[in-house]
Amino acid sequence: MQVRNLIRAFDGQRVVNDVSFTVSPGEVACLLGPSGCGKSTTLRIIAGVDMQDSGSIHVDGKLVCDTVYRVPPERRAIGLMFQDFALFPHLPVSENVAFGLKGGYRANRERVGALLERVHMSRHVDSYPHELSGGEQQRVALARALAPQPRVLLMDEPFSGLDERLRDGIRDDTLALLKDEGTAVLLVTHEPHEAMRMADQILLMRNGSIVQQGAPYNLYNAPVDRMAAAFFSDINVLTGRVQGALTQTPFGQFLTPGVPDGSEVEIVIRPQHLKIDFDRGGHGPAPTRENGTAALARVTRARYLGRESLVEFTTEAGAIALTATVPGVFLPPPSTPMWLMLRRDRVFVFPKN
Ligand SMILES: Nc1ncnc2c1ncn2[C@@H]1O[C@H](COP(=O)(O)OP(=O)(O)OP(=O)(O)O)[C@@H](O)[C@H]1O
Repeated sequence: MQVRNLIRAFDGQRVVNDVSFTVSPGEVACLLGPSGCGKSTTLRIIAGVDMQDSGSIHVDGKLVCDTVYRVPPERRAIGLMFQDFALFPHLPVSENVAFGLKGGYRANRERVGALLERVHMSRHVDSYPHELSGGEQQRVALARALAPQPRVLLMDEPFSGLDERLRDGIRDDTLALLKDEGTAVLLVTHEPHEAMRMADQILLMRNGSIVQQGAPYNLYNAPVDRMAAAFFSDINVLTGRVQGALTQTPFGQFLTPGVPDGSEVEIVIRPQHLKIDFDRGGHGPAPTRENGTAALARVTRARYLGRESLVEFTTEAGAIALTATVPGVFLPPPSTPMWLMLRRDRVFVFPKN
């Protein structure tokens, strides 16, 4: 599916602002962004229940809609699975899954049976929706959406109604089935964890625009700006002023090429990429190429989170507040002096807006 230059405004306000992307068969793309950024509107336009002001959508190279031509929603070969995936309460599972198929369950026993087996729901073929748990209903809804073999499947927060502990298992099962079916999937979510787990490609959306797109690895390890970095984890931010393409900090100098002298930059690092060393009578570790210069800091608070500990510090120079995560149990008392270093290969430097 190719989406090109979609624009949609409400009351003169662009809610979808020049959005373009491609999803290939068998690929899962996640449209990720905070509430209100325009994700659902984009999905609704692709589904055909809303209309763009400009831009076009192609499926398998064929035009589905632009501003003059429009295939009706039911003839788009696009499947839908929305948040409240409502199954038809008066129909058994078999008829729910067969709903989009010509001839109903009677004419499609094989396809329906195969799909139900695939989602581990065969034994519920005659059950009614109210007899199923939320997770089971979700599995049936997935089978129903895939039954007519759509070329594209649109999923809007499909797992948000489920118990947190069930979600990862259902996400993995869903992903396996989607891959087998070879459908192009566009999944809308506001949860970075979900996008990282499901996506081949993440489309990071903010204020109606896609600000970054790529594989989860790229978005996590090469964010385009501070907000993109902050979307995937807590971050530490140091600010500094550029002088001769360098920015001076308590952790040594950082290269900031291309940023004009005198302008401010933000140096961003995730908590797990801070290195901690003990104080040895007022001395810390020697500077290295990998970790730069160590800065003395004091513990302000330490908390145990289960898999890791979260330790907050304030640097002696500049009184910068920083947070580090350390695997396992590490709970130094407040005021403990420690030396902090920033893993240089994990630091992002952005001009300050
Ligand atoms: N029919 C409409 N008329 C006016 N404004 C609308 C309409 N539909 C959506 N909007 C506005 O467009 C913006 C984007 O909404 P949209 O539902 O696409 O965002 P979203 O990213 O999916 O958020 P959420 O996750 O909360 O659904 C919101 O500010 C919303 O109020």
